[in-house]
Amino acid sequence: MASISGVCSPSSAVRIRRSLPVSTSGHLRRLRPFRSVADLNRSFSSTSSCSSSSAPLPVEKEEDGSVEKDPINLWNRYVDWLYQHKELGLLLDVSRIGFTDKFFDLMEPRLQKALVAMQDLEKGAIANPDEGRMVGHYWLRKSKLAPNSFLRLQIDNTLDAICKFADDVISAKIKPPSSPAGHFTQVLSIGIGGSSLGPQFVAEALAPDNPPLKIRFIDNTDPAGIDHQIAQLGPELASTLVIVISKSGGTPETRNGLLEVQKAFREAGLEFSKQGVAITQENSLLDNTARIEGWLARFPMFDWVGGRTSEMSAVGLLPAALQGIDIKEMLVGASLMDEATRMRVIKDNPAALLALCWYWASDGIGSKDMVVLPYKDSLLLFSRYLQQLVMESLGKEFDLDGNRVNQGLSVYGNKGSTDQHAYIQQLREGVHNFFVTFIEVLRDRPPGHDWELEPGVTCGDYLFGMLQGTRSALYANDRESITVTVQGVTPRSVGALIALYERAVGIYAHLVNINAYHQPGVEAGKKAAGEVLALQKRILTVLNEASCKQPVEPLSLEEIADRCHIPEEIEMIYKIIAHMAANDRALIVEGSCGSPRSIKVYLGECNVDDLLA
Ligand SMILES: O=P(O)(O)OC[C@H]1O[C@](O)(CO)[C@@H](O)[C@@H]1O
Repeated sequence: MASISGVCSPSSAVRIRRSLPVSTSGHLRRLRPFRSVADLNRSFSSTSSCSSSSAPLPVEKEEDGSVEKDPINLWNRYVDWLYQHKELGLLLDVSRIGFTDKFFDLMEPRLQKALVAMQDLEKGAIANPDEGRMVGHYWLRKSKLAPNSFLRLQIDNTLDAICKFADDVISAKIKPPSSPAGHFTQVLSIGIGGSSLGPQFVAEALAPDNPPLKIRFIDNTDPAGIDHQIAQLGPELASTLVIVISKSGGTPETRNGLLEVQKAFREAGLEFSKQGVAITQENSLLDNTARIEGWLARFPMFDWVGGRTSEMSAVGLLPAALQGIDIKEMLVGASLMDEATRMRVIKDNPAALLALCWYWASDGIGSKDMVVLPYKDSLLLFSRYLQQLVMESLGKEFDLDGNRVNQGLSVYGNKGSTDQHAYIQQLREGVHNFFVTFIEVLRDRPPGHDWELEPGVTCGDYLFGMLQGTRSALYANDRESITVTVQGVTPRSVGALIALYERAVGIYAHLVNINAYHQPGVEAGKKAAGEVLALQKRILTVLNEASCKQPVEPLSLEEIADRCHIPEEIEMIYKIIAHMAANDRALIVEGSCGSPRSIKVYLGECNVDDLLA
């Protein structure tokens, strides 16, 4: 196999372009845009003098076959680039990402600028210009970094209050009023997005087999899903601590979950306020509701912490503490990683290395997806957690200068080796639109429990073999990968992983010049959903009028649209009617949903009060 010596290795100062522009099928291979070094430097210096260097650097590489293959060169590259955090026991291997020395040299000044910007952010600069907010999740794990004493006090007091409350609940000093158990046995967490994904990931990763309180999640406005959670609790609803988490305090899905759970409490004859806890911003709708109704406790969510970076705030720490997870260790892990990711020497900064790799692998424009494959069941939800952290942060239409850039980096994955029996086939041989991040956990199971299921081989050896085999097999087919290795899945390593990716996202956002801390695109969907519900109310009024007539007047979709004065909304009207009919809230007397023009509909029950109102 041809050895390509363009990748960064001690022996590879000069890039040799592979002379295989013609594929075996005889078609010309597409080469990625290549410019001379002078061109690249010109392009860089023309942008680097601006406060925000936005133009993506052209990434010089060939479509296929550009990665180092010689085993000794690869080993040198591995050793040369291996990052180690001794105290955390964390390794980062970027050797299977094929960035070149030249690329590194071009990126370094940009990375340095990004690190300065991250430093400013940590000092309290307005890093979210649209919303005029500071971005302070780094202060949560080291309050003395916060820019003023008021914030420091807020952070420390909240942490103390979380620890005390969790201790009191676990020791039954705080108990449910009418449970035969005499203490809380379950947590039901209601929240969505950043107000749920972190707690779910951490619960799956770290909760002990027999936690003091078990946790369940309602993270959607799916009535059947909510019913399922409540049904699973059964009589234990009486000993369930309900934590409602919403930074804004007004997210509809979370509000609906709360209303559904409150209804279940009423029906079970239980007093919700004695078992309800709110985590939200001061004076939000949720905060005011909890205060007025006298809920058991309220914990603050800070304006300067974004939802997707809130795992180390009350959002993540309270549920974790209630499950007996050592939250101080999580904070230590994150804080140690924060220190490491402030390093100015790029090779010594794992977050900068990740950002560099992402940029190389996805051409700085998200041209390839990031497949996250932890080889450990307990890390199953890491990719789901990262999906929001990365995609809500980086997936932006405009850059900070207002240019349309449609940036992003897609993330998916579950776990190995399970995924080897699902989609790895395509990764190895199919469309080449991804790079992989393997998460390797060295400790297979707690000491003293291992055994050999065949001579010399344990179950964990298989998992290890599967990871190494997949990494090699993918690389042999020019599929690049990063490997993050931790000793075990512990509160410290999980805290460190979260902090590592938070910082990598921040640095990468600077490299591509976007605001990582807002989410304007989500607002559009929320607004449109509100409009659908408003339309449904109008339809109901029209249908109600017709249904109260004697005799009842069934209406066609066109008639409804006319009476609502919105003929252009006929398709949405049809969908609303079909949904209502499927739920027995509208009766279709003629035609069927499969042939929309034939439908005549009315309401089974007319509400005269509505008409008089
Ligand atoms: O915590 P909140 O305000 O309920 O928001 C939940 C989620 O909704 C979003 O605002 C938009 O999806 C996320 O950024 C956030 O994590």
